[in-house]
Amino acid sequence: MNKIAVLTSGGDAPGMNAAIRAVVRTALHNGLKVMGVERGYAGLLNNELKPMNRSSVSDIIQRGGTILRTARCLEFKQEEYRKKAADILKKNGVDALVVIGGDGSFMGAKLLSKLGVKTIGLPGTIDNDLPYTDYTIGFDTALNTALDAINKLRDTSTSHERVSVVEIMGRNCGDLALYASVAGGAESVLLPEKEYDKDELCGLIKSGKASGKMHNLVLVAEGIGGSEELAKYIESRTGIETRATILGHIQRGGSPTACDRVLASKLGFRAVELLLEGKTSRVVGIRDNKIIDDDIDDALAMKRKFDEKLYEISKIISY
Ligand SMILES: Nc1ncnc2c1ncn2[C@@H]1O[C@H](COP(=O)(O)OP(=O)(O)O)[C@@H](O)[C@H]1O
Ligand SMILES: O=P(O)(O)OC[C@H]1O[C@](O)(COP(=O)(O)O)[C@@H](O)[C@@H]1O
Ligand SMILES: [Mg+2]
Repeated sequence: MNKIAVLTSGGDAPGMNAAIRAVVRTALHNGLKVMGVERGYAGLLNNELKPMNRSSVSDIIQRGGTILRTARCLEFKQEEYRKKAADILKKNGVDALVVIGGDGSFMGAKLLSKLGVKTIGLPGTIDNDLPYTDYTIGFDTALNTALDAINKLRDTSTSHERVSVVEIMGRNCGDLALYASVAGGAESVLLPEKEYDKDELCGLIKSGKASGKMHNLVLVAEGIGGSEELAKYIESRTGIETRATILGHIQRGGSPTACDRVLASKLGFRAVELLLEGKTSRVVGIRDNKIIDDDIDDALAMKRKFDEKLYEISKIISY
């Protein structure tokens, strides 16, 4: 192992920069050369590689987004393009590729590893939708951003005695919405993992109002969607003014929290350690507060376990 490359791919996540920094500095510390690939797999296919040194990653640990930039690259789903990418890495003398991204990026990394490219994956996504790790880099920051918005919406919801429907990102995973509902004291949360009944929800809102509730926060995971329609439905059924807010991409930005920075630093360090130990086609993560690594095939084949207990807690303590 002489030279490695690192890229960020898919939706950006706060803490990706901290992860890049950890990978670059750990590699340099161990005498490896490092190349940064710009714009994820799209940039790789375009030969957008540049050498990185210690100062390339200075002053970035506190920054959201990714200094390497990121992209969604549909061509990468086709083998001919992945072969081209493998070729480009070879021509640049790169011995291994560190991919920082979500489930889609990991699928790309897995298929690239089948072509003989040594790969290590670092979970970077706000969605927390990778089953092999308890948390992904970016989740905690996005959660705190959503929480900040929820606190503000609660103020106006209380002042106007309205219902506030808040849509939270997460693609098909309800974790961001579920955690935000517990942390934000929301009255209800609708998740793709759970069936729900709109009329039961309206009944709860009405009984909440009757018992003196001044506000009502209904969180809706992106995987359920339809917040505007739901707000209209609630208003028509309960007679209580209702507004919908889709938090959107605001949840992807901002300075990473301490949790995300520390996680990213530990995972970036471990990724390089694994390569130095001669291990590849692996993904790193955190389980039961310990840094772990799994075979990339096994990790992607795992089924997500929904946190039933947290859901139960959210339901019981919200009214
Ligand atoms: N099935 C796949 N095969 C190969 N590459 C994939 C696959 N799915 C996703 N990718 C690559 O990973 C990129 C990021 O995936 P995406 O799902 O958009 O984000 P994330 O990695 O954050 O989940 C895609 O744009 C594509 O380049
Ligand atoms: O940025 P885009 O392309 O609008 O995509 C939005 C999607 O990206 C995310 O913010 C992050 O998802 P990924 O990490 O899978 O890229 C999802 O929560 C959301 O569904
Ligand atoms: Mg994803």
